Amino acid sequence: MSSLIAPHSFYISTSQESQDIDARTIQEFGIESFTLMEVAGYSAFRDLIQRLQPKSHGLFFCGKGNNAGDALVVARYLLQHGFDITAVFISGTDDLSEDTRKNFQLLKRIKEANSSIGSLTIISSWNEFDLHTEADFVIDGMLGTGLDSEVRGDYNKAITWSNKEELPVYAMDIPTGLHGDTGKVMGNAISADLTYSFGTLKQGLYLNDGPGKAGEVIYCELPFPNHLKDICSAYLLDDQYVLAEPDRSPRHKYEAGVLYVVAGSEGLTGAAMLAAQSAWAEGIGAVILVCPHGNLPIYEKALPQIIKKPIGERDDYFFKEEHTEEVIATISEKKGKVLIGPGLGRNDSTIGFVQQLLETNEGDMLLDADGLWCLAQLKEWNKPKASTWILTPHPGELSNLLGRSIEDDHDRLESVKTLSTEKNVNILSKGYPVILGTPEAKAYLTSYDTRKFSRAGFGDVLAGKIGAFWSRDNSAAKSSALALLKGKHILENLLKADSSRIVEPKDFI
Ligand SMILES: NC(=O)C1=CN([C@@H]2O[C@H](COP(=O)(O)OP(=O)(O)OC[C@H]3O[C@@H](n4cnc5c(N)ncnc54)[C@H](O)[C@@H]3O)[C@@H](O)[C@H]2O)[C@H](O)CC1
Ligand SMILES: [K+]
Repeated sequence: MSSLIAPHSFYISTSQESQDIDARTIQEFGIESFTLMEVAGYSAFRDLIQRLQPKSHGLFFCGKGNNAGDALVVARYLLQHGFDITAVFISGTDDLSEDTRKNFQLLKRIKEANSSIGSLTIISSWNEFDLHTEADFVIDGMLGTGLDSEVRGDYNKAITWSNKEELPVYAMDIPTGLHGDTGKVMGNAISADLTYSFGTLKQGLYLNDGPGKAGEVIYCELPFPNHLKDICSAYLLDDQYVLAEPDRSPRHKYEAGVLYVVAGSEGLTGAAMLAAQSAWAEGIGAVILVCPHGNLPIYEKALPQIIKKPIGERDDYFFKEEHTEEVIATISEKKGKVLIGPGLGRNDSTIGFVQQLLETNEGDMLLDADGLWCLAQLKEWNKPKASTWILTPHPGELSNLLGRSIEDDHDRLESVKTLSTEKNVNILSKGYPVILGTPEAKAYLTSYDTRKFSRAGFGDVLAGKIGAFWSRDNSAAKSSALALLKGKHILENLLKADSSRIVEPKDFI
């Protein structure tokens, strides 16, 4: 199994990781911190100038750390483009960090030397700020990765004021009050319309409250040497690199990929059908539905294109332990991948069947839905050495696999990394974001709104698509990523045509 190779612009870091990269760039490569701040502020300015009304009035909310310095660089460029600048120093101007102090001096000197540019107003504490000040936008340079506790005092007041106003808010690096690692609001957090993330994407922008607070996220490159970023182990999932590798071109029907779908007990046949149809729609050579014999008539009628392999007797409506050998013989007939789980049910004998299959089958397996439930009933489990597994749990199923509850999305990210490494499996953890963990302890996070997919049936469709891409010899990680991005594209197109549309699993087949 090989992980996906993300370009450095998709690297996600914790606050500690970004501070380490920053420090090593300065110490080992002699790029000064003042230069890093200049590049950060300048790249935010380059984007902002395209969005803002020319010569409008900006409120720059500044703390005392380097986050404020970034905002002051932006202020300097906008000032020279005729914008009116009001810089509000929430906790005064006395103990600014060194680079921020330099940028504060520079801003004032530039204004002094040029009378024809925009106006510059300095407010030295929150108390001196007139709450009725009219402005066109807010630049949030209060707190960045240096946030170390719940927001205090006047920061809290400034955040509350900004959140009540209707002004667009542009955040430097991370919205003030959002925890850089967990994405949790630390008491109070500013609601940004857009966040410029400097050097690396900050993990908190994608977890818990992050997506709701950050708005659109724009990555701004800093002159960090690439290899220093390799301490990161999380990445944003994106078409740009996932789609870059071409698919293997198929020659023979069975070379175009074979997927066995072991699924569907009586009353749950819809799940098996969605998974099988979804896989078939991806144009693979064959989808072979392995089903209890009693359910065959249902599938014969509904799934003419799909090959059916009935198991057991005519009056078997669910899988039983005595079916294990027959199923293993069936799924070994042709080289292919196996999807097990959709609509299997939780009959005791079905659990025994799944557990035996998981312990003895040496082939590659994708475990979904009830397949995961059966796995989680085992006290101890490990995949056979030679096989590759993909597990696709929703939060409840992940919690069953871990044997404990999951606190939040940060806990989910850490748990997925640990479990996929310890068990040497790939885990696609459903939720917002979806987190894809690989055995190499890497995690890939989705950046789009996955909440529309949380209705019944979407999991079956997703599993079918992962299985289809996997059956065509893509890696487990790439297959999972391709299936996710396929869903994203279909959703975008449906919403483009009708933004209020309620989407259904069948729309994605
Ligand atoms: N990638 C990089 O490394 C670069 C980062 N830049 C920017 O710098 C900030 C990080 O700056 P830092 O000085 O470390 O921290 P902050 O500006 O976030 O603020 C620290 C400051 O705030 C006080 N503080 C902490 N928590 C609280 C709280 N809960 N309430 C009130 N005050 C608090 C703390 O005591 C410190 O005094 C990064 O995000 C980027 O924006 C560079 O400009 C470019 C390179
Ligand atoms: K900020």
